[in-house]
Amino acid sequence: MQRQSYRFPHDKGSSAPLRQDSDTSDVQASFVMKCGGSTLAALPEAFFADLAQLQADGVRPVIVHGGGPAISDNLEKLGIPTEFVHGLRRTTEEVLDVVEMVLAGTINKLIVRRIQSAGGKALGLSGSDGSLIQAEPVANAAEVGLVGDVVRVEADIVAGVLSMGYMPVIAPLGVDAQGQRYNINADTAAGAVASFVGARRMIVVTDVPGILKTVDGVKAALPSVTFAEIEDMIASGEIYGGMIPKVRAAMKCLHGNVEEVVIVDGSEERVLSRLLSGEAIGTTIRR
Ligand SMILES: Nc1ncnc2c1ncn2[C@@H]1O[C@H](COP(=O)(O)OP(=O)(O)O)[C@@H](O)[C@H]1O
Ligand SMILES: CC(=O)N[C@@H](CCC(=O)OP(=O)(O)O)C(=O)O
Repeated sequence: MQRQSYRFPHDKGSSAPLRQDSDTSDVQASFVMKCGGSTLAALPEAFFADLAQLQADGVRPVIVHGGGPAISDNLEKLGIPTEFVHGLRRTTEEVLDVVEMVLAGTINKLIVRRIQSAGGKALGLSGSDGSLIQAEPVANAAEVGLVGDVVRVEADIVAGVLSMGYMPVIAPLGVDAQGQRYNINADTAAGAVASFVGARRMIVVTDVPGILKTVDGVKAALPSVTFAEIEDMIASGEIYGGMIPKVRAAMKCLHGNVEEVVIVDGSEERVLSRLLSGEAIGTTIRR
């Protein structure tokens, strides 16, 4: 069971306001989209054209991205050993140097440029900027090192960027009050951003067309899954590896304003606009 380390601004009894009174208070993220490292290189121009068109039509997406494979490639090139413990990269200060360089640098700027090339307006941020993602060590820090859980996301910053007409593109790094930086799993970070900005929907863009299950010998994406089915599929090994942090982040963020999480394949044609126009694509998880 994951720790519930952040409180949900929209839950009853929460003392944390979504954002302070400000002239951005009416600016609401339309959805939070997590783009996985598994799929980033393969995302076609058409994906970014679709995203830019949505923005031009007044939709306000917020992007949180991964980059696990690129981090591993760079660590390997530098001869720095790397390993995952329960899906989290064991992270030292030396590893963090590379994580920060790749996520906040190479990958973040690549996504910003691709959105801009498609005619959109994007602004890259890491979780350290403006203390956007405030973190604390994960419960198993003794095993995994400088990996963070999200305590709070500065929703005002996201609203401010949206109010300027830019799409925030967020790298999943965190920082604490002492200035210590943390490596945060991108699915975890995206779920926390969705909770704190009060988006109705989180879209998880990955390299598979949803949560796959073999039924009567046929492997296909489930149109929807309940929390109980997810737990059963994790226990049986039908959900494993990189799908585990996605479903865990989904179940954790489905509180307050977040009503649904959809897992989709980014290479599917016009996947975002089709989803937004109500088409059933991928796997949907609801409360
Ligand atoms: N039941 C499942 N359905 C679909 N994919 C699954 C399932 N269980 C595990 N996976 C794995 O999860 C992977 C997606 O996670 P990951 O590679 O971490 O992607 P990303 O980089 O997008 O976060 C899939 O490519 C697949 O190998
Ligand atoms: C703590 C931890 O494991 N952090 C991840 C952050 C990147 C990530 O999550 O990227 P994907 O979405 O592409 O997997 C890592 O170091 O790989």
